[in-house]
Amino acid sequence: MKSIGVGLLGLGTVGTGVVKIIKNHQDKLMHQIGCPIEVKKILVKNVNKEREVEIDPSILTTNINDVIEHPEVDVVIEVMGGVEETKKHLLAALRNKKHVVTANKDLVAVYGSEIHACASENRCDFYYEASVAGGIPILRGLVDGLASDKITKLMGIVNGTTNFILTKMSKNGSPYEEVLAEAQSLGFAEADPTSDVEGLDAARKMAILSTLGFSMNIDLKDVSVKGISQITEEDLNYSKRLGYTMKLIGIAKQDGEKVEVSVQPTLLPDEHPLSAVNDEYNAVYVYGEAVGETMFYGPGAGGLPTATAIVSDLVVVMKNMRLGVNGRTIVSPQYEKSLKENSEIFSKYFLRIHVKDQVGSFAKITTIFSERGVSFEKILQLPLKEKDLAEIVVVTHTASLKDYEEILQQLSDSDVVSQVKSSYRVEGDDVQ
Ligand SMILES: NC(=O)C1=CN([C@@H]2O[C@H](COP(=O)(O)OP(=O)(O)OC[C@H]3O[C@@H](n4cnc5c(N)ncnc54)[C@H](OP(=O)(O)O)[C@@H]3O)[C@@H](O)[C@H]2O)C=CC1
Ligand SMILES: N[C@@H](CC=O)C(=O)O
Repeated sequence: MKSIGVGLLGLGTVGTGVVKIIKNHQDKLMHQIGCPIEVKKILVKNVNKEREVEIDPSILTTNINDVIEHPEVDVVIEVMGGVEETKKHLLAALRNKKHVVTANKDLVAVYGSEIHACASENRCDFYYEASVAGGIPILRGLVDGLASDKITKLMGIVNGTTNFILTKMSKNGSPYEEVLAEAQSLGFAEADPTSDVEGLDAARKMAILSTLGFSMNIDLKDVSVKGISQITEEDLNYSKRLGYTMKLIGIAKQDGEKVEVSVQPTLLPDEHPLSAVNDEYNAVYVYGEAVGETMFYGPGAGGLPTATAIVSDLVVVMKNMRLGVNGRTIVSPQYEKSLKENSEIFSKYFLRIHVKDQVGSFAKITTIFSERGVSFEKILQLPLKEKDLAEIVVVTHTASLKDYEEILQQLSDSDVVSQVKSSYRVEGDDVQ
């Protein structure tokens, strides 16, 4: 029986998982597709490196053409990372009539439509389920499962590394640097973890999710991004004291024709289901006009969970091959993109403000908010060790981003404010 040939680009955390799943689930896979799967060639940087899976050393190569021009490779699985060079390799593979499966959100968020077009021209498949939320089948859930609905909001935790860090910092009081190193050693973090901690990885995933969810081309530059590297122990303690859990949350909302997409540290009420999503787990709420609220939950990073999504894409490619229907994977954006202005984006906010401990300070602060019609939902006033300063911690009622940014500016300019120590979005006590 002829086997299906796979060429792998990369044999790190995820590539190793792919090899393991193909080997360990061969029976189930055979049953699904009717023939065996064989890994024919694997591109790596260093062929002499010790590997976590048993592999015939002769299939390792450092020459990309050994994989993408291999006559017995039907499907190229890209799990090496990188953008420009990797894009060239994948376009070359597609032109050689190899189907492509990837976990590379950096690439898909920027060049997804170009690669789709090339795949379609060459009647090849291009799938990337693993690029968003690791082992959770969220893209297929959106594109197929909710195909009949109009998606109005996507909200969730889409980065495993930062969720792991925030969980360990707030539950165990572990220092940021230590838990980041742990996330790296567990294989959750990107090669350069700056993309995780500064929110870029999550932004790429939100660009992919909202492009598919709203059927419009959402570019990475349309996503407003703030990461977790500035979050302090005090921020986490105050959040807890006020009944909130801090998470890095991606939100994409569509109101009428207009959309907003952002990733930022966000305070959620402790009882909100996303507050209970811990460690490297991810969860995404999808709101549809007809279906209402759905939630997708599971491991968002790690070798085997991510490899599950990849090998499931591989199964779809092979089923398409059997039916002779490859190359239909273009999800062409249907609608023109129209982004909201800051005056159309609404949220509640948490702020820690250090003020001069003198008569009239508090009144001046409240005036800055009230002049823009923004009132407080919660407030704490505490003395600080520095005798002449006090700390005010507030959670506002809903305000527009425009008003909020003006308030921040006015607070910074105020003669009674020593420093705005931190400021975060608050979400989740309303639906939609
Ligand atoms: N780790 C995770 O949890 C997840 C990762 N992803 C994505 O999957 C991809 C892979 O991630 P991960 O497995 O963690 O990465 P690793 O760093 O663990 O592995 C990368 C692999 O690619 C090989 N490689 C890298 N650059 C080159 C190059 N220029 N030429 C040849 N080989 C190269 C490396 O070779 P060598 O072994 O010789 O060094 C290594 O085998 C990335 O796009 C990542 O964003 C997506 C979801 C989850
Ligand atoms: N670095 C990413 C890996 C999966 O996409 C994450 O932590 O989520």
